[in-house]
Amino acid sequence: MGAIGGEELVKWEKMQGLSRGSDEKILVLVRLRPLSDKEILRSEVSDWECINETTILYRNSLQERSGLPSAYSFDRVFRGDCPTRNVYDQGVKEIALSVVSGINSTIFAYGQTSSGKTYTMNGVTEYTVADIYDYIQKHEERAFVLKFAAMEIYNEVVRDLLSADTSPLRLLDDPERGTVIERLTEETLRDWNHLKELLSICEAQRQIGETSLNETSSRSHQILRLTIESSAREFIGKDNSTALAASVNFVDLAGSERASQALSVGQRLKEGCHINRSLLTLGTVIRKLSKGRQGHVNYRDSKLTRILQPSLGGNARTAIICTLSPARSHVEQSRNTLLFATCAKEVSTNAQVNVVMSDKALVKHLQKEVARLESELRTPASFNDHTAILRKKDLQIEKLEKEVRELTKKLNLAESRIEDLLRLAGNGQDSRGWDMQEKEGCEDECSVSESSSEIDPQLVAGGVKQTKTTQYSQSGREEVSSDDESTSMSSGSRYNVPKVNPELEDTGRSCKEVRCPETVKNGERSHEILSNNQRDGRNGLLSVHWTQEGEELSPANPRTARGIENGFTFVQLEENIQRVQKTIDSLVSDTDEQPLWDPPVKISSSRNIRFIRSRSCRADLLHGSSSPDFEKEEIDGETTPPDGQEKNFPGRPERGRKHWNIPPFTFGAKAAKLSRNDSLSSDGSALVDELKSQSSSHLGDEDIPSVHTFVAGLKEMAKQQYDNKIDDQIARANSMAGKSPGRILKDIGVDPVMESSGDPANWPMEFERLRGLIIGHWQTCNVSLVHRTYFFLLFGGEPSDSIYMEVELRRLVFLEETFSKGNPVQQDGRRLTLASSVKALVRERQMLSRLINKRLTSDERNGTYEKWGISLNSKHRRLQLVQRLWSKPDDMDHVSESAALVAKLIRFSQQGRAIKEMFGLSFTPPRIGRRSSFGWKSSAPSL
Ligand SMILES: Nc1ncnc2c1ncn2[C@@H]1O[C@H](COP(=O)(O)OP(=O)(O)OP(=O)(O)O)[C@@H](O)[C@H]1O
Repeated sequence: MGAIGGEELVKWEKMQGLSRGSDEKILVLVRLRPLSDKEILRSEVSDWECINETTILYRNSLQERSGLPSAYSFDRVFRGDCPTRNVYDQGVKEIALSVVSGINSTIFAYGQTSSGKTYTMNGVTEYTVADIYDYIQKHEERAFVLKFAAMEIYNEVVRDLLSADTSPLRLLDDPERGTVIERLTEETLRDWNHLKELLSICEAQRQIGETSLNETSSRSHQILRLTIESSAREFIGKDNSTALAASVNFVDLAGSERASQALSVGQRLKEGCHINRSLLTLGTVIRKLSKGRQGHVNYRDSKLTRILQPSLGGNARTAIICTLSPARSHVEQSRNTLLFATCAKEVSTNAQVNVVMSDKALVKHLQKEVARLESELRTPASFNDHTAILRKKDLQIEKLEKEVRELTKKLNLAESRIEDLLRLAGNGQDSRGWDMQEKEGCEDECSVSESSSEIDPQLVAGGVKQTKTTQYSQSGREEVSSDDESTSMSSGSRYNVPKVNPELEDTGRSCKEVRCPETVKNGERSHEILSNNQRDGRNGLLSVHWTQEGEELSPANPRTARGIENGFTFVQLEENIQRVQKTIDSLVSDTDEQPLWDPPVKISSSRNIRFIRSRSCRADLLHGSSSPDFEKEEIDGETTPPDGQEKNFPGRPERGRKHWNIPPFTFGAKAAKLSRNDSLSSDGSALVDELKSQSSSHLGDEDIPSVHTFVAGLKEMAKQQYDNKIDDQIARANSMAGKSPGRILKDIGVDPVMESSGDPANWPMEFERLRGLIIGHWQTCNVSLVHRTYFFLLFGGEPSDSIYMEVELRRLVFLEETFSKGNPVQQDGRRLTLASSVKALVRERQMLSRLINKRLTSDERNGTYEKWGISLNSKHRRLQLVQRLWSKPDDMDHVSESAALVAKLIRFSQQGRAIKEMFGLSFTPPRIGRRSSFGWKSSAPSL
């Protein structure tokens, strides 16, 4: 049978309709014995008298005057002539017989030597056992098993009274059963006679020594333990059978008198010390317990209290019979006994029904319990709530992501069309000087008004100092012309168009009217642009607007102008996307503080979307990648491309602003296809399309940021760096030349690129140095391996790489410094720490490991493992491999191979300069003195 306890027991009790025991005070009885023959012979007088059933009185008049109490009250007191039967029946019977109900009980006999403890306990034990057998006989519906064990504690050694082996028994601590006595014999009783036999063995075994007070004095503490298990016969052998099991202890303590009083010497003195140690501890425990259960109770200080711990304030009903000698000569001991009894009656115990289950029942019960706990674990209330919240947020995220996708699609489409239209209209011209204002009103078709350009003499003389604007009506008729008067537009249907740079302008040409009928096919629009001069590459000043399905679209320079599509301006579209993205981010960050690189599906898609937009690109480029300046300012105004010619360009940020809100490098816009074969945007479109398809497949696949995302972010940061340099140099040059701050950079002729790249002859060495530093910082800052790969493969040492190297290094130094101080880096409202970057890197490696199977054939995989020194027989080869990637920053061969492998896994085809050109990553070589020679190439329309 297995025992159950604690909460299980309580539950079982409830199931069975049993109640847990409540606190109950120890029953304390006092029994006087009659004067013994010896005492009578000594003419001893009896000073004690039981004046009623509960009070015992000391009658000696001399003692009364001493101030000591004369009356003591207990649960029951028994006169000297009271037979043990009465003591049993009227005192301890109820408690002793609790055992048949599954409740532990203990009957103590406490008192000085020769006070009648053994005399009393023998009777009580006999009557109890008799009653138990009587009970068994009367309850045939239950099957009982009686087991008997007996031990004595002599000189603090526990001995088995039913065994001839006198070696000490060890006390063991069992978590469920408490203190157990190792190897203690437990006899199953056959019948009453069997018990009598065993009792006689105990009596014979018990250490008896002769003292001056008691010729048959018990020198040890004796504990007889009768254990009764009972179960209903009808359930025996069945799976659900349970049993009650309890023990009753009959404890005959050794004499409580002091050793000196027993006139002990030698062996007896030693016994006395041990006896007193056990009794002293018992007294201490009782005293402590009588004051409540606060604080430590020193049960473990003696064997006696350890074994009887459950009976002293624990799971047992307890009765103490204090035996007194009535003789005046023993009054001191009698008072001590009464003092002990007084304390004992304040002690409470908490007995409960002890249930044991058959092994089968226990297994069944435990299985049920396990199932219940498992189901709680699966669906605890709080977990349910959390899951519901997550599910709700997932739905929200999905919805918002869809919204972002739609908005982005619209924006990209509009941008690409505008750009294509502008290119077509102004083929061969730099359109960066265009500033078209938002057009109001609707048109059913795209029209480019015939217009004429007017050249400002100043432009011819010294570049663009001022822009001259000409306003055009839809009919193409020039209505107003004024210097830099964008505000002079009188009607919503007009655009202000600044005059273009004469170096790029084919002066004096006029634009013929261009009509752009638009058709909608299968949800995708295509348009033809009919222009007389489109093949001439001539650029005129033009006014373009079109509508789709009755809604106005407006061409615009994607960086500066506003367009309208489906009721949204481009700015509104941008804002909408950012708003939705913010919401997604907040949803994601609410539930998951994962860094930007983490790949879970739900989050990945939102991250992918973020890559599309410029600011996010910059932020996502690396973990916490931006410069400190970037984090400090939010710019939301008009933007100006840094072509070096537009000091007074409308929308130019004021000096001191560190960066602009640059519209994104949008792949869709860049790669937009026109129906014309000779469209500028068709140049290199195969490569772009390939990359685009690679990107999109990545996004849906493993959350790999596309190379264009990477580039967009990089360019933004580079541009910021570039702008800062320009501002600094303007300030320096102005100060050196004593010119007014109002003068423009072009007047000064400073080329910022030269400063960043230094002496071109030294550049190869400088490049190696910078690259080494960058690779080292990547390692320290746990930078994404994909980022490292893109960067490493894209920037191979051309002079035009200098600005990117510088930007990257600056960013990494900042990141490393911040991390080293234990500070987080804020980006996109997220907190990036060194720890989160480590986690992100781990996840990225896991993502790459998954790609190994997808992207490499079996042969390739095996070849790669061998190349990277991974045994083909070893386990977790993929993880081993990704763990090694980019792990040796000082080994350039390793770095190159890492980059090549990562590139293969993410399907990034390195196409060298072609890619850089396509993405506008190249600066033109710096030529000092030529104002138009520096800056971003025209292949970088986003900048
Ligand atoms: N209530 C009683 N009526 C008659 N005789 C008694 C009574 N109590 C004790 N006696 C007798 O007193 C003597 C001592 O009793 P007992 O041996 O039970 O004392 P004890 O307290 O167990 O002593 P010890 O601690 O030394 O073992 C015995 O001879 C016993 O028969």
